[in-house]
Amino acid sequence: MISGKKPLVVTCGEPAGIGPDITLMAWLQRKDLALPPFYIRSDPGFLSRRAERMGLEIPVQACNPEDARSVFKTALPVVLTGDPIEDRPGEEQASTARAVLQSIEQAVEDVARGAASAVVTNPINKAALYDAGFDHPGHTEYLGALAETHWPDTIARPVMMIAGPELMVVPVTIHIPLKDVPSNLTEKLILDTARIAAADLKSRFGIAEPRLVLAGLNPHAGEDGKIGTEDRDVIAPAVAKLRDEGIDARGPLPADTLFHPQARKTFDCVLGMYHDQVLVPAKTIGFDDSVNVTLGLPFVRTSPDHGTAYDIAGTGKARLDSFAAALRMAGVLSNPGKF
Ligand SMILES: NC(=O)C1=CN([C@@H]2O[C@H](COP(=O)(O)OP(=O)(O)OC[C@H]3O[C@@H](n4cnc5c(N)ncnc54)[C@H](O)[C@@H]3O)[C@@H](O)[C@H]2O)C=CC1
Ligand SMILES: NCC(=O)COP(=O)(O)O
Repeated sequence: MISGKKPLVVTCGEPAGIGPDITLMAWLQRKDLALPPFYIRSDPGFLSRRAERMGLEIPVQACNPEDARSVFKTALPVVLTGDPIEDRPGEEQASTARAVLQSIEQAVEDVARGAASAVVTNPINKAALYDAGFDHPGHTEYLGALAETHWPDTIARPVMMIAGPELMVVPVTIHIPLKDVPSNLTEKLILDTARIAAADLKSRFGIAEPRLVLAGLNPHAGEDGKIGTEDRDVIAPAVAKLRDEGIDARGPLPADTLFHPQARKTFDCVLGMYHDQVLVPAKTIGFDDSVNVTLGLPFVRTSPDHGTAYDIAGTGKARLDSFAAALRMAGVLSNPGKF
């Protein structure tokens, strides 16, 4: 059990998804799984109804962040945030978008004012939030903007990492259409991303000399410019600069042979040029125990690696492993040396 003083703050996430389910299950299994104390910013009535639907006997208690740590021993602490939420698993409701966003905003504020140690986000339905006017591609980018509001001296450069026991990956471009990847893939973006990955792997994950591999964009990393020029003209010069700075970076290497077990022993983290290039192998190898962690922020944010899973929301079928791993990782990263 983490013995740091402040609890983690968990966001409400999409109410029609499995976020409420895994939060309730995590509280129920907190002792067996040695989970750090947490509270959720959501609607207590909604969480009670979801627990009842799932046949779980869970006391839910409305409280302030300041009381959450002691409440956690006997009840799921819920800090009332946003409008009341109806319990309709699997059914998208436009009316909940405001509460979902307020929960994220206020969770970051809790950390900024010292009431919570780190943010653990539940999955959101990105399309539903876009329809409601949300103009950030996902949490990762939004948290960067919130960080700059609450830590005005910081230039946040949020970097997504999916971290599992067998594979850690970083997508250089994140939530953009595939057709826009080549034009967004600049040397500066690669350098910024790799520098943040190297620095955070060192400072937060305790890897003294992180070994980075950069995947090629094109088949066979472009075959010397004959199958696409980005590998030769953009990625290779970026790798050379990183090496000049003393960062242990290799590439561009053909992506198709990067993820087999022998290859995985030769690096600590792969930087992929687009979302699915690295999230497909990461989720294939470690769907249940990988964590989505945002690097480059002035605070710790983790999340399970999965989405809203509408198809199983409210049924009790959701596996808890990735969320539990996200809670544990947030506890460790935000309380170094506090075990
Ligand atoms: N961090 C976040 O907020 C994320 C949000 N999403 C959002 O989630 C929504 C759905 O995305 P999908 O691509 O369908 O991915 P998904 O992860 O929600 O579901 C994919 C499949 O995996 C299953 N699954 C997911 N988590 C599970 C768990 N814990 N236990 C058992 N089975 C599980 C689902 O039932 C489904 O069959 C989208 O709106 C997307 O924007 C997706 C990924 C991350
Ligand atoms: N597929 C991972 C993902 O989309 C998570 O995005 P974010 O909401 O954490 O930025």
